[in-house]
Amino acid sequence: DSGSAKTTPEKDDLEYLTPVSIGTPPQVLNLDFDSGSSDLWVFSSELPQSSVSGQSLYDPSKSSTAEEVQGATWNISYGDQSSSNGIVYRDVVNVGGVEFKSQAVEIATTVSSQFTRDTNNDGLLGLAFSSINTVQPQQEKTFFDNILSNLDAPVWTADLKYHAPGTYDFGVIDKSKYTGDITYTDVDQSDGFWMFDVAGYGFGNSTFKAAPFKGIADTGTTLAMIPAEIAGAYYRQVKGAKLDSQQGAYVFPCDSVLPDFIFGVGNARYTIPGKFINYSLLDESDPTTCFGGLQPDMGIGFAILGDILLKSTFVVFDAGTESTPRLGFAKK
Ligand SMILES: O=C(CCCl)NNC1=[NH+]CCN1
Repeated sequence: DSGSAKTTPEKDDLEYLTPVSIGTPPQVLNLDFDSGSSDLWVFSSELPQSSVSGQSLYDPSKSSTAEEVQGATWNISYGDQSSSNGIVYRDVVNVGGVEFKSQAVEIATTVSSQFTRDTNNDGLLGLAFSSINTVQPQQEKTFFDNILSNLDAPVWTADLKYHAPGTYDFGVIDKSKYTGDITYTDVDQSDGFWMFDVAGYGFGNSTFKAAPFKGIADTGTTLAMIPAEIAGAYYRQVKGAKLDSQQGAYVFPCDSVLPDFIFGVGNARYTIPGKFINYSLLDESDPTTCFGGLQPDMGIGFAILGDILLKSTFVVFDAGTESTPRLGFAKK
């Protein structure tokens, strides 16, 4: 098997939403594919109406193939402090033509306000390692883990774009989506994430610094949260930039010309264009102050390399066969 699904950015590339078919007849929901978590959960008919504001709802009672997983519950919280919880069904799930007949579909009975306010996001599809799936008492597998043995190649790929639709592919590495070679680097899956070593960094008129740091490839996080000293050095190159203590984030004049940010993987070097780092207005009511796409990580011990970084490359999430999992990066 192999398949391909179009993924479409919300405003400011806040997140990328991908249609997923669930149940019989198919109910199509737009989900946030998240390599930083491992639960597939959806807005559902079981939610109180006060928690729903336009999202599509999965209704297991309308699916002839839905089966409740008796006694199973789930409860998740994310790096941005959003959260959700509920109960568990199994049903047919189809992503870009790749189908698994008994995927754990975690239906929400509670969602935090960030999810209620996010009107086009109908739930998340976790693509981190199944070791951090939150279903109890019996942990469930991710969609990728479930389809892995049927895929032509043990991979999924992310081709996210700046302010434009991209694709998530399963089971195939599409050569038309990148240029040059793919540089692979080993993944440490012990925390359940796609964690790897960033070889170093550079920006503006400074030379590349071979100062490695650990990070996770996280399609579910909007920005790139990097070591605080690197973020500080980057924004010292931006006239008028300051650390907004209230936000704990760097802001700058919207007409700033931001330097490109270079990151290293092995011997390869990739460029995040400065344009991507001029992420958005801080506040719709103030057109002069803008918010940075590079921000300091919260000292959690690793960087969170989210969409700001990922969208500048073509990324291969490779489960490996005998070998350990690995990440591949290519220019595009
Ligand atoms: O939770 C994280 C960070 C893990 Cl360290 N990423 N995934 C995600 N999904 C929704 C918001 N963020």
